[in-house]
Amino acid sequence: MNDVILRVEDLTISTSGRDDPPPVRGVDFTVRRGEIVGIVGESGSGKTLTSLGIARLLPHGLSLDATTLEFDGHDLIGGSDRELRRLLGTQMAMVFQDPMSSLNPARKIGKQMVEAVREHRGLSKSAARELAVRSLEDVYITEPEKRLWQYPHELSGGMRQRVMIAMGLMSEPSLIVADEPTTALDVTVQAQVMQLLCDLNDRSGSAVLLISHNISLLSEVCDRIIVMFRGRIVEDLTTSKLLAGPDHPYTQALMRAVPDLATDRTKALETIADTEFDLEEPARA
Ligand SMILES: Nc1ncnc2c1ncn2[C@@H]1O[C@H](COP(=O)(O)OP(=O)(O)OP(=O)(O)O)[C@@H](O)[C@H]1O
Repeated sequence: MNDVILRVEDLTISTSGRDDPPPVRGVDFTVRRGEIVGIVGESGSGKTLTSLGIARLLPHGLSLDATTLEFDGHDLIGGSDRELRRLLGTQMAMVFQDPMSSLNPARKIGKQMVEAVREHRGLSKSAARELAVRSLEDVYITEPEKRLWQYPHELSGGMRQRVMIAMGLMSEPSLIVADEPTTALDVTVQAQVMQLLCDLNDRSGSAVLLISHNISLLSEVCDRIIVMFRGRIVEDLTTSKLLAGPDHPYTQALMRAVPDLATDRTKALETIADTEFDLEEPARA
């Protein structure tokens, strides 16, 4: 079996404005089976577009080009749309920053979970409902039976985020892509959601691609960290190398600016953005 679950080579995402530099340029990386990989960078560095590009979910007006975009041996560029949707619905789960934008506010949690899994796995209604309860238990949601009858607004932000993760996991994906899954949550719940992703990685062997502003949070859970700056990868390194001292000055600056979770993260990172770095020769692992 191929050890690599996701292979990205020379990924560029462009806007229609001809003079603008592409917001993502020449990005190369791989994720191995079962690995937890972080993508870190300040706001606007291209993290979200990279993750949306991988799932071929780019907003209108943006185009994608890559030498290779391969998921579990399948070509995500040349393959049929149908095959692409099937893979993304079953084998790759996306968890976004704001669960309210992904959950339908007008439909009960149970209905949404059951429909998603029936569509992708062809289960009967009762089997899908049982699986929904088990998946909610897996993400430590109390009284799962009761939650199925509730609407998204009746749950806390942390619970909604865990429901999103549970929905993603129902299809037993080989890769979970989680974009700032904890940003909207308070510090204690952030830690719980991160721990949950690690537990699930341990239990199911799903690889995780975790996107965050916070290099400190990523260094607690990731095997490897990819550092993006202005649409490019400036460093791709193991967490132990990161903790021992990264090579690239931008990564060093990110480490120095590690925010205390209780302080103002944005302010700390804006200071780095003003610093000049030579990006013509990105340091690679
Ligand atoms: N739909 C779009 N059309 C044109 N440009 C876009 C679009 N979406 C994002 N961009 C631009 O692409 C760049 C990268 O955006 P992206 O959302 O990937 O950054 P990010 O690193 O995820 O930031 P954040 O951490 O704030 O979410 C930004 O400069 C942004 O303005």
